[in-house]
Amino acid sequence: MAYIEVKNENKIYQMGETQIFANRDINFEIEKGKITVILGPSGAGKSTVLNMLGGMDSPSSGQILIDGVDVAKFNDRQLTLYRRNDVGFIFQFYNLIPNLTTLENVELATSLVKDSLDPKEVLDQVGLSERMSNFPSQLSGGEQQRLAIARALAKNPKLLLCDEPTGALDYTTGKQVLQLLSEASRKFNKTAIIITHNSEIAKMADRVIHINDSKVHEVIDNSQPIKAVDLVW
Ligand SMILES: Nc1ncnc2c1ncn2[C@@H]1O[C@H](COP(=O)(O)OP(=O)(O)OP(=O)(O)O)[C@@H](O)[C@H]1O
Repeated sequence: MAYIEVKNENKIYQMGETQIFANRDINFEIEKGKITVILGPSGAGKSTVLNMLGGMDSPSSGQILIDGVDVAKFNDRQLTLYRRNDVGFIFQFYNLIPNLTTLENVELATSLVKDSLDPKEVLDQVGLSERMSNFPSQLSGGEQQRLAIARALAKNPKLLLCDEPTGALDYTTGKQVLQLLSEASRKFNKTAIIITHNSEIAKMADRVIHINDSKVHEVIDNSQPIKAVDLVW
């Protein structure tokens, strides 16, 4: 059994008389510790899939098996605990707490979970050991995303879910952040899922899930993923 198995997942939004199929019979598997890119154009249904995997929403039907447990069946309390303990989120616009320092941003996240990693050690790993007492506004965009990655990693989650993590960064910084993400995923053996509309980013993944028009169109495995720093777009 794969670490993640999404089976016959549908998400339908009811807008008055109209039904919007955000996800239509989605099926895929992801192995533990691998990097997966979910690729597709705007409106394809990528964020909806990520929301299901992250316990931010539940499907209309189907299964979301994470480590053998169907999170689609979770009630609100179980979803809260799942999001808190098992999922590290990395967003396009970082979502840091502005009036907490770098270290405090990570400590706040780790204080909520049981088996967290040492915040200072993780900040050191992402190259922010000299910036622990700075506030987010005193960091560059790339550093803020490094902090967001550290905050997610320090929770020691089962999954790292990344929604367009380079969307707000310039070309070089974006590639550096992707490189850090892939190194962190390999080093900490974390299952990382990155959603993007940039097909070049797909080349760094072990598996690429193409989503288009609310459906999975193809799943492709890269036997030799490219290093993120060597991507060109
Ligand atoms: N809460 C909602 N209510 C109604 N429709 C929704 C809702 N969330 C998403 N949708 C619709 O579902 C479809 C898929 O949206 P989704 O955000 O998953 O796409 P996406 O691939 O992530 O797009 P983008 O790259 O632009 O973020 C879209 O047609 C969107 O308008």
